[in-house]
Amino acid sequence: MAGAVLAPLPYAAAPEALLWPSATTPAIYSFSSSSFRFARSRSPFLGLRLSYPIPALRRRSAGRGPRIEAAARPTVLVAEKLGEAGLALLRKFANVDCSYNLSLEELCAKISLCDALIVRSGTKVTPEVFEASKGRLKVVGRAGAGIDNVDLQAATESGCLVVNAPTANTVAAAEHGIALLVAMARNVAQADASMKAGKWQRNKYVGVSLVGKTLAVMGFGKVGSEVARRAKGLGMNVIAHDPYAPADRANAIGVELVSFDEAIYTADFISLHMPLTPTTAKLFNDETFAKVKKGVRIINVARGGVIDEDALVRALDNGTVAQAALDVFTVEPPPKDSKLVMHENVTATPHLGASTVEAQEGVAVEIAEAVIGALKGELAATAVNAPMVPAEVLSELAPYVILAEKLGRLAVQLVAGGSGIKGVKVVYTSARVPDDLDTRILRAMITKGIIEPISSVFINIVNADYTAKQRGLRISEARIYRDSSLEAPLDSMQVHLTNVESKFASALSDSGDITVEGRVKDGIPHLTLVGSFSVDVSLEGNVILCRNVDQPGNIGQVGKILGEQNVNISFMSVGRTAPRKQAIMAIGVDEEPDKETLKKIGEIPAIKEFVFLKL
Ligand SMILES: NC(=O)C1=CN([C@@H]2O[C@H](COP(=O)(O)OP(=O)(O)OC[C@H]3O[C@@H](n4cnc5c(N)ncnc54)[C@H](O)[C@@H]3O)[C@@H](O)[C@H]2O)C=CC1
Ligand SMILES: O=C(O)C(=O)COP(=O)(O)O
Repeated sequence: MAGAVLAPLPYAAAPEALLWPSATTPAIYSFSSSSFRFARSRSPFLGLRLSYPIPALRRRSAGRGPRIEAAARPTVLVAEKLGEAGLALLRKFANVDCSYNLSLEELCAKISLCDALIVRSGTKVTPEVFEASKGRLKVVGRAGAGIDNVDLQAATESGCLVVNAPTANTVAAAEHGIALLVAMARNVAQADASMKAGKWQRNKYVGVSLVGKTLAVMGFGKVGSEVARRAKGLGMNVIAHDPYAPADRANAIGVELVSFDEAIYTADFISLHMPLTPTTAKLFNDETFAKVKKGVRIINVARGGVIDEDALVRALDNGTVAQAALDVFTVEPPPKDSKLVMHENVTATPHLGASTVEAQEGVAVEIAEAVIGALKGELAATAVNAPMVPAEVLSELAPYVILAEKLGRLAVQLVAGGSGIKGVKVVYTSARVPDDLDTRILRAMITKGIIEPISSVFINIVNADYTAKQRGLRISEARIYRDSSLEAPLDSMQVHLTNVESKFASALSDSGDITVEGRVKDGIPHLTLVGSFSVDVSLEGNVILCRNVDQPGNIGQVGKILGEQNVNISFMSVGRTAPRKQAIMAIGVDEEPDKETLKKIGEIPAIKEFVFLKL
């Protein structure tokens, strides 16, 4: 008999594992027999509310283990000033710690006690912060648009979702851009300072007119297009440069999209509205300033880092740039003796673009809702480092998401020790066209099911693809069209582990892959194929798979052994090749049989091999 008892996986895919855990420290379980290690530091937050759509699963889970949701009132650290309306929303749901002006050390010291962190532009969320969180931090909320102060790579690697509030401050930023444009052109700030110094300098502060002048909007996104619209109202000729902006959006407001060089050659005013990225960093430098129209005026309400500030000082000194109006700086706050800020042709504001009463309330509510939703397990519409999946798609996919994880878990438990998994092929059978079936979440869950039981990494929708790649796991997907009901998104889902050996030889299909297939029936995930054997067992609790000679009495013998140990059988299904030949028995059990019981099953003469699988 070639039986195998696999290490139990204590939290495997039980519905409550999708809720909040009470523990905050990772629990590592080691199993001597298989050296499987399964670490689970927290709920496998997916950005998905998975625990509720299937009432049957929820009912069953209630008595099976500690319910972890009750203990879970998450902690949200608000590290920068946030509007009251947002704080009120957060307090209804979480413990809210408002601690401002934290140093990196102080932030790192606090973060391991926090489930979410909310910042504005003043806090750098660096890899050290994610490391210090020890896996507890599940969501970083950026109460604003720019996310250059959050290390997205580090967030993704640690499975932490990053959400922002991209729309509530758009108009405020655009209005500030226009305020700076007009104030700069008419020397408002300088003239005001001069008057406050007791002077009356009418000749010194002669300005320039805006009407008929060309404004180049660099970055034609939300803020840039609002600036363009307003500048048109001032009678300016507006052009824009944005390699990714659709021409029809520009045409709609009478703006011509041009190349970078054309924009900077022809503009009298240049207004910056692109994000700070590796590509845009120091985009405006000595070389760029050498190409601009002499006497150009520059407004920056985007990010200081887009301009090489030393080069700008040189360009201001030699008159290439007549004036600059800056709301943002490479280092904020800039040094007190900053040549740029002190330059007489520079109008400066301390990053006030988003600072209106209205925008701050709007941003606070937008980010509070996004963070609460993410903590509840919903996919955030403003996720920055995870796929965005509409709520209706999520709710429809919910049982398939559970199925996907369980198939992954089953498949990996069928692998013989020592044979590393390299290739995973997932085959979806569906009546839907690819555009109507988003499989990213399913792929993430299969990855989770495969990787988590054999490693200490925590996988969710944020880091699934990244982690698979890191581990050299190639996951390919294929679709088979089946002309059936369009109502269900999927008929079946097959997971194939290619080029591996199995400790349960019957799990190998004709192609030599470990193959498991599942379907959703009445909202419940079922295992419907193992290797080449059709079975039908509901994927709840645990499963024993036996290959035996198809003869009378096998079911009774197994049932008797389990019954004697008070192990309840929830389902039983037999798949066979032909009467009285080989058959596979799939037995669903609520409890976990002890080793002795499993040994007795293996000793039944008709049973050729068996495996116990924990879901
Ligand atoms: N000063 C302040 O308080 C505020 C500053 N901001 C800054 O403004 C930026 C833009 O904000 P939104 O318009 O809301 O973002 P957005 O994402 O709607 O627009 C950014 C646009 O820049 C374009 N872009 C990217 N790379 C480019 C390049 N190399 N050259 C030209 N265009 C490029 C994109 O295609 C996109 O259309 C934010 O990233 C943020 O840094 C936003 C709000 C307030
Ligand atoms: O939303 C943005 O990108 C901003 O720059 C606003 O920054 P703040 O939230 O005011 O620190």
